[in-house]
Amino acid sequence: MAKVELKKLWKKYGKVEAVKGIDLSIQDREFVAFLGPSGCGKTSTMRMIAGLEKITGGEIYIGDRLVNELDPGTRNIAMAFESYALYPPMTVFDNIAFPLRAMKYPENEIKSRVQRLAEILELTDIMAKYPKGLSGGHQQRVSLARALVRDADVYLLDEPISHLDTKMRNRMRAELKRIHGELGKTMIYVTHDQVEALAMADKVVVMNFGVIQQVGTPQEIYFKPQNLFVADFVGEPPMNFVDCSIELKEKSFILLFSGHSVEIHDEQKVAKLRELENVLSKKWIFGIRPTNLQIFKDESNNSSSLIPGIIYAVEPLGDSKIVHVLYGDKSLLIETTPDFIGSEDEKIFLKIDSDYLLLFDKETEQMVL
Ligand SMILES: Nc1ncnc2c1ncn2[C@@H]1O[C@H](COP(=O)(O)OP(=O)(O)OP(=O)(O)O)[C@@H](O)[C@H]1O
Repeated sequence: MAKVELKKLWKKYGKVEAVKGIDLSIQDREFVAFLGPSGCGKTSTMRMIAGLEKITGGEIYIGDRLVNELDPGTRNIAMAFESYALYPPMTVFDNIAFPLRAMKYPENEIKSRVQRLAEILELTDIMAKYPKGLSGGHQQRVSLARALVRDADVYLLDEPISHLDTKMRNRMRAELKRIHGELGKTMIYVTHDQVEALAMADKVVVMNFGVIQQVGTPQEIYFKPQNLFVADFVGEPPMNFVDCSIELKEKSFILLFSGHSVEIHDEQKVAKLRELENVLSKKWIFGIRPTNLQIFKDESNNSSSLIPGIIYAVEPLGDSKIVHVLYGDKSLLIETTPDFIGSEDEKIFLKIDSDYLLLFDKETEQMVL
């Protein structure tokens, strides 16, 4: 059993508060990704779990053991960090074999384990080479193999594939997911790449400024972001945000912005809005993903809810197009199918699919619908 539990965990470097009292429960065998922008405290948290960084306050449990004062070597963890820290005088084989030799594994088992990982991580051709002449991508995969080769209660992987090219990174995402399934062990993975986090993890922990913003499944993080930060950070192209106010219209509500309006039809959303205080006087922001906006060339069929706009730019991305549309002094991103045809400065009309609209309290930045 290797649950990992963080209780009121703090890290200060002098006056810099890198991690501000976070609480988190990671279940045995879970694949958890820490996701957030540079400097949000992901690596500090990871290094405290590893025992490489002293804790300023709080508690870390691995399994049932309080590990605050334990050395890294006695925590039964395996680590791979962004900086490879390979042993220069050893070949790739010996680097990967190192933790097994230190634990006195029999040589035939060392050989089979190292070879198996070398095959998965595509390192078989370089097993006799030394780290010095290897590319960053190769070195990183050797470092990853060295972490995965041994048995540990918890695997800590900090940006372990960040130096690989896109194609190899995509492949390694799938391999890591499979390796996690086979090992059946707890894995904690640090990344600033949302695609990596969403694609691999059972549970994503979004951090910013040393604080956990949301913990959830990839689906929850994407479709139900709890606040503006998460909504903005997750999703590519990013979500559109629009300042608005709310008015009552007979039995439903309408969102008003820059002289336009969108009606909330969904009964559950309407019911929830009715329960909130000061709905009509508060300031709101609605969020809508670029895929949930549609472009029309004329307004004849949809007159009531269309927003007139002007195409600013069109970016063909192969399987989709990103269209930048101006309305008044604001702009919106729309993701269309690749067959969309539009030109700069062309007048168009936008339709917002209100079923996919998220509503945030502008003051608290929390999602309310
Ligand atoms: N050894 C250190 N001394 C002083 N400040 C530090 C140290 N390590 C980290 N910090 C600061 O702590 C904060 C959190 O850093 P941390 O490396 O944990 O964030 P991160 O989310 O992992 O960022 P990155 O993805 O860039 O590594 C940052 O403001 C960073 O500058």
